[in-house]
Amino acid sequence: MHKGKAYLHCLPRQQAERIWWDKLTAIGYFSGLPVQQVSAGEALGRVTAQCVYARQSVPHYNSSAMDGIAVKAQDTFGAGETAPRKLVVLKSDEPFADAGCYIVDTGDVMPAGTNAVIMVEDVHFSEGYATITAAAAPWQHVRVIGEDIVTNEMVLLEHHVITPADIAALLAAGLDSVEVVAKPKVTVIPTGSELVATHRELKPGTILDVNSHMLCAAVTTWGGVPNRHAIVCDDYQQIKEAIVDSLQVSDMVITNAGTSAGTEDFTADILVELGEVLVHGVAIKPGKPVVLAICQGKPVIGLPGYSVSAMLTAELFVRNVLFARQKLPRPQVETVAAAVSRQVYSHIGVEEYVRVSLGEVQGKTVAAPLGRGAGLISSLTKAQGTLVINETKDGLAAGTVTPISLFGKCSVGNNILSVGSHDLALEILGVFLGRQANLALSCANVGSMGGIMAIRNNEAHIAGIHMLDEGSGEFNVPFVKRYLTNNGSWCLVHLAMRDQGLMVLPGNPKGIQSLRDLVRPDVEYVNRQRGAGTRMLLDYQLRQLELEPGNIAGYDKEVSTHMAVAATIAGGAADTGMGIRAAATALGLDFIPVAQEQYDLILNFSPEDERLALIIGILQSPEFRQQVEALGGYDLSKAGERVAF
Ligand SMILES: Nc1nc2c(c(=O)[nH]1)N[C@H]1C(S)=C(S)[C@@H](COP(=O)(O)OP(=O)(O)OC[C@H]3O[C@@H](n4cnc5c(N)ncnc54)[C@H](O)[C@@H]3O)O[C@H]1N2
Ligand code: MOO
Repeated sequence: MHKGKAYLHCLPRQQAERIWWDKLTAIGYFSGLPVQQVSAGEALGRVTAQCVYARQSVPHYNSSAMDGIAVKAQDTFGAGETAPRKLVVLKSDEPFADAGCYIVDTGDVMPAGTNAVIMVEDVHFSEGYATITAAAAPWQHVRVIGEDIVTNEMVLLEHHVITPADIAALLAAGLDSVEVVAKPKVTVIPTGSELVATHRELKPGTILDVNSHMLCAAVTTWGGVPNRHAIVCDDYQQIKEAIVDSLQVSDMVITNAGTSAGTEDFTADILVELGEVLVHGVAIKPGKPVVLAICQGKPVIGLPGYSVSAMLTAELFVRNVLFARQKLPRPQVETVAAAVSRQVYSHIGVEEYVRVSLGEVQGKTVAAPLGRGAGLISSLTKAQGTLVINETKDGLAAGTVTPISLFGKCSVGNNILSVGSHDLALEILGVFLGRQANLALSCANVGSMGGIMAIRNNEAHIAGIHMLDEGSGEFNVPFVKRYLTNNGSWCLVHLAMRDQGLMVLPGNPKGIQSLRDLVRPDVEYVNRQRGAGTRMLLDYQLRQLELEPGNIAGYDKEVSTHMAVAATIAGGAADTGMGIRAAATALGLDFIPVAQEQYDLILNFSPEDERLALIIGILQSPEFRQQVEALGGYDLSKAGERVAF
């Protein structure tokens, strides 16, 4: 079958782009563009279809450029400090006579017979005379016809992006409307029998169609006019009809999902039937199964179903096509060089796009990689940029300095990077930082130990940690002493005592009472990743109770946040897992307390850094304490106290 064959041969991204671009150019997609007349006042950002010429001169009459008197310059010749000249002040309706003058304001028509203006400050008026003490040069302080723009002069070049000042020039030059390149009409067709349009229809197995909204918004951002088609189920004939209908009314058609190898993935086959498939499969991750085709002389793009894949492939294969179709210049993507905060693996032969959070830590720009799943919309919303691992590499070692393409304007200096154990209190801290100092907090959740390592390598500003030292029974301090040298650039500050316990479904259907129930054969556990404080606490408690981790079903099933544990239980994929009460409360789960633990923050700022005092001030403020304690299971009575250094 066509699809299988083409799909096995993923093209390198550059080659796919070249094929795509060359074909679109060859079919004339970027020339002889449709045009449209728009009123000048509404032409901002539009692109002129052709050169625009003035219908009238600006100004269209000779006018006074100053408040003063209009004179005939020749009458003033010879005037000076020692030879003042008296001119008769004429009424506006009187005809000009030699040695006369008229009082004029800025913008007034120059009265017949006059050819210069003397500013009022240089004139002495008395008894119907204006006395001057300097000669006026012909045409001084007069705006002559066409001084700015002359009839038939070119006002704007073709394919020029219209600015606010251009609108003034158009109107002044007598052009009430202007011919611009039409915005491309783009139909976005969401496909998939599992898709629903509203939350009401959500149930296990149905997915809310978010991508068509996202893609339409992207089309708008890129200057196109989107048209969102209704959801089409996975039916060859129905998808084909939707594409054929959309081609009638659009300059470009985007289908979403159904691009890969599943039994109901029809996009590529339909496009082979309707036109020419140029590319099916590009060696990029995410976004591999993208389909690029030409049908009826128009581009049809099959974007993969996962949101991140869809967005990335739209940026690669839709955005610049839309810009070129409007003669809009490609926006420059800004880049910064940053050190990756941890090792990132990738596959040789595949170009990988990794979303990152950025921050400036102790003078170094750091990129913290976010989750890489193709379905993780939050990795797009939380990221400030993307790093690309090219196809010749199998990854980037921690600390490698690499270019990061920024999403729009991003002030890296305003970002605070928190890398460590996740806690909902950190999100609240982020809100306070935003309100009080316009700072943004980005959290990468890698567990307590990962946080300590990030501080050690100067790759984070904040690390939340909660690690119990088995020997001393003390939290956190032994670990920072063991792994960090105290060079005065960081300190350990207390955030909260918090309840850790077992989360279970409402009503506790499995009757779980304590950690002893975890070794029951009918109980499935979900664990936190190695190095997470919660996992250490569990292991400590298990040893106290002489319980074997190997006897716990699901001990090896790992997720990386409290909320992910809660979500796993709420979704029925596990019966219980350890985490904080706030996560259980957030998802309506029951909570069986097991222990209280100390959650502290390592703050990696030099002592004079204002952000250090700001954060400690927030932690100590009653507003912050109240808001966190309201989550349930927190005691913040000592928040903001220094624990060590
Ligand atoms: N056996 C293989 N399976 C998959 C492969 C492969 O090579 N072999 N490729 C994977 C890759 S990579 C991607 S990317 C996806 C792309 O899949 P499709 O384009 O066929 O899309 P679906 O499978 O229909 O959907 C994927 C996923 O996205 C959700 N989705 C779809 N549309 C929307 C929407 N409008 N809004 C929100 N979410 C949407 C859909 O429900 C699925 O969960 O295939 C892999 N599989
Ligand atoms: O290439 Mo797919 O887009 O990673 O999931």
